[in-house]
Amino acid sequence: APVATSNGNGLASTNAADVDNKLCASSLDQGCQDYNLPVNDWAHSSLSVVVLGASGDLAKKKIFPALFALYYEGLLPPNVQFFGYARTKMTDVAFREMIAGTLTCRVNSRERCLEAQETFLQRCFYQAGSYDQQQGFISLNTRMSGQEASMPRANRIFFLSIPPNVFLDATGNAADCASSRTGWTRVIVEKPFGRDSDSSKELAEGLGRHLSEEQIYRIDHYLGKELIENLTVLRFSNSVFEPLWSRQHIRNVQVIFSENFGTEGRGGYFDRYGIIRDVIQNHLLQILALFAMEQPVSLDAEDIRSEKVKVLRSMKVVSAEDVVVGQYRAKGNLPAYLDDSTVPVGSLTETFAAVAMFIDNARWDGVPFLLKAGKALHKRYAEIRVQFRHVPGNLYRSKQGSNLDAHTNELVIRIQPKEAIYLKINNKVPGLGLRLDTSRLDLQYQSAFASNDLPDAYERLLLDVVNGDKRLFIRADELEAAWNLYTPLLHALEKNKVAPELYPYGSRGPVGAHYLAAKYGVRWGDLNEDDDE
Ligand SMILES: NC(=O)C1=CN([C@@H]2O[C@H](COP(=O)(O)OP(=O)(O)OC[C@H]3O[C@@H](n4cnc5c(N)ncnc54)[C@H](OP(=O)(O)O)[C@@H]3O)[C@@H](O)[C@H]2O)C=CC1
Ligand SMILES: O=C1O[C@H](COP(=O)(O)O)[C@@H](O)[C@H](O)[C@H]1O
Repeated sequence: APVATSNGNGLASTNAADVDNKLCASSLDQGCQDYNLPVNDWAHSSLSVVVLGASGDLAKKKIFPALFALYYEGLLPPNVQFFGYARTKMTDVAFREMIAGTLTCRVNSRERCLEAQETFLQRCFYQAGSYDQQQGFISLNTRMSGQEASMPRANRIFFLSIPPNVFLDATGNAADCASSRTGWTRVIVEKPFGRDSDSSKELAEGLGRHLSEEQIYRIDHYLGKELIENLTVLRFSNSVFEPLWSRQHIRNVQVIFSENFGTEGRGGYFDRYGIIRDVIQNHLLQILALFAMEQPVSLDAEDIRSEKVKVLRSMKVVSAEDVVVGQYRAKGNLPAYLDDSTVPVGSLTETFAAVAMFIDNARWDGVPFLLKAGKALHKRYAEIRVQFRHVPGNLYRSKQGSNLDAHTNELVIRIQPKEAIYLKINNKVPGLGLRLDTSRLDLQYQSAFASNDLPDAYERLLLDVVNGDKRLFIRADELEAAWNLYTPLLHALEKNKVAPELYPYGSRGPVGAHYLAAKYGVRWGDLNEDDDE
């Protein structure tokens, strides 16, 4: 059983380290070369995790709970400490109280949870300061150095959980004043990585002035979800799937994201981006790349990411004719997007979009990949649906009725909630007559793995950063390829002031999405009510 003290050498000495905290280091990596220690030698290294924007929503909702879960499972090095940094003034005690309310333990391993929470909180510290001035970062550096003093090497992770307008200032100051001089420094960057190709390039250049590509971890938390990590396992470790994974057998692929709540509270951020930038250009496109890429040479991060870049670069730039945008309107007492006080009056920002994409390569030529994402819809779920071709010369056509689509094989990978993989097949209804019906070969995670409490995506991704594993992070050229696919469309939508089709809060989205699918002879698979469970 995981024990609270498994990390437990106690805190490093708080005696002030002999660090010149007035001078800012000019190079992030300089310390590493001075020490002849293996990179992750935790017997001789400490780890400090700094969350910039620690007073914010993401820090409270995801980052600190994930750090605690890793700590509780004994997956972090013995000499670990956590620092919050933001402009809000707070003492360590107030900070600990703030995050204490966010920590939870896994349903099936509550053992010594409260004790673990207590020791975790004792390792949490807070430094107030601005993002665009060095002073706060100098103080942060002093405090970190104090905690790290007993170890010859100090490794540091900075998580930029701040709005994009302060990314560069914060990175520059963290790099100059608070990067490690004795170990590695890694920086986790949250999306949005720009608004289009140009702004993304600008951001990349800005980050590049302070960090090497090796130090940058661009997070897409969908890549940390269990079923997405499993996607390549499913494809490349099962001989039954790979031969079917092409235009010869697959009629279309659908990647669907649906949320049953609106932008409540995040309208200010959301309005500048819209659902295409918020979800489709990153989360859904990443899923598509993993789904469609060729088998990588190895499981090495660079091999996987090179295959993703290759398939992204084989995709056709999204055309305005292949997109439907929508915006939710009020329904009963459920508010419209435009009722959000943080949204500008008359905003045309899309809260729903459906897109048809195509991959120009031998494997996927002509296969429509339909991506759909929306807020304020009827349910929350995310899934991949693979619809296979109709059976040629079907012997049983007369037993199945005229709706061929209803009887084609469909592989559903349900990312959330209730993670599952199932294949819809035609089967004889048991009994004397000959009647066919659709049944499922069904892998429900909850029952198959007794796992009603899977690790959160941020746990997996944070652990990967600690271990220097970049498989699940976005490489610069991947990002560039992704923006190249969507930038012309995004500019066209803005330039032409395209009015989104309104759909009622709580509905299945605008009708236009059905016409888009129908244009390619496709019916959205999530319309079947019986697929809900
Ligand atoms: N929340 C979420 O679910 C997700 C968030 N993200 C991204 O993660 C990052 C953090 O998200 P989130 O926590 O929601 O963001 P918040 O808006 O809550 O901002 C985080 C912190 O940044 C500081 N801050 C806010 N606005 C400004 C400003 N204009 N100038 C300087 N500092 C500011 C505030 O701290 P203080 O005033 O104390 O300095 C705030 O607590 C963002 O880049 C966001 O886009 C990505 C995916 C999901
Ligand atoms: O990145 C984002 O993701 C969330 C949805 O994440 P999930 O893990 O809860 O599915 C979305 O609500 C948010 O708008 C977007 O920025």
